[in-house]
Amino acid sequence: MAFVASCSRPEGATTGSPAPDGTRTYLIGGNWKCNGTIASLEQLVSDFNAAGPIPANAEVVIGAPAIHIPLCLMTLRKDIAIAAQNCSLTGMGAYTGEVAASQLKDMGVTWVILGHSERREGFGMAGEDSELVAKKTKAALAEGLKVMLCIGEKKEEREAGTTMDVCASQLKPVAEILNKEDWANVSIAYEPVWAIGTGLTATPEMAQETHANIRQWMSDNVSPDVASAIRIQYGGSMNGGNAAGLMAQPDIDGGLIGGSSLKMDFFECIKGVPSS
Ligand SMILES: O=C(CO)COP(=O)(O)O
Repeated sequence: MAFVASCSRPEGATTGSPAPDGTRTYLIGGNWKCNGTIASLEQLVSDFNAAGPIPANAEVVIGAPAIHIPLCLMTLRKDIAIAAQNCSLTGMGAYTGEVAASQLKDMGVTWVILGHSERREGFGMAGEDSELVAKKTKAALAEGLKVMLCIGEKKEEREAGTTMDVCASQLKPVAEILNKEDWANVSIAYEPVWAIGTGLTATPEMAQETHANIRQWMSDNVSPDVASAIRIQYGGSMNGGNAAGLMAQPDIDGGLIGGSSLKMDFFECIKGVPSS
């Protein structure tokens, strides 16, 4: 039990979820992707632990590589929650190489990133389609995990003017499989693929336009209540220099940050959370 005790985050340690009055809190996710060694991540954790306070209206989550989740659970400051970057569609069983949502939950992980464009693309393997992402979302929620659900268009899709069609086609299978209550534990991460890792960020106005369209789609296709409560994070070359401008937009409720989350710049992004 000593291991579990050292990993656990007390209930309420991360501010989490929409505030009781129905206003949205900010959600700042770091996605470390497949990066880090014990040495580099111990250094990063130590730097994060020494950084300043997290604003009361923000929830911070780090998506660690699966192998480094225990290191993060044990050593990262307890006001930062831990996310996995994927989970299995299945429960435990004969599924070599998979990690089940129930195992993540058992370990003390509270979030999972699903549907990231890199996993949809597949990097040389079969990628994940929107139906699979929807089923994984349902499976993760059923085990009590919260989900950062990634959607977003490619460059050629934006240029063809189909950004919202793409986002809607990625959201539709999820909306078909989730109950209205399930959405309380989902955040949508809008990550235009052309902005990921490229240094090309959507301008605050461009991002706001798509976020507002996503919220409208949720209102029309799920419910107005869910649409107004759900957090929509922006991802794609977010950094300490542009985070505040993005999060100042009315429908941008945080970020999902790749490269900058592997540096102290992550805390500059956190400082960009508007004061409420
Ligand atoms: O993919 C991302 C987060 O999930 C964004 O990555 P970058 O911040 O490196 O562009």
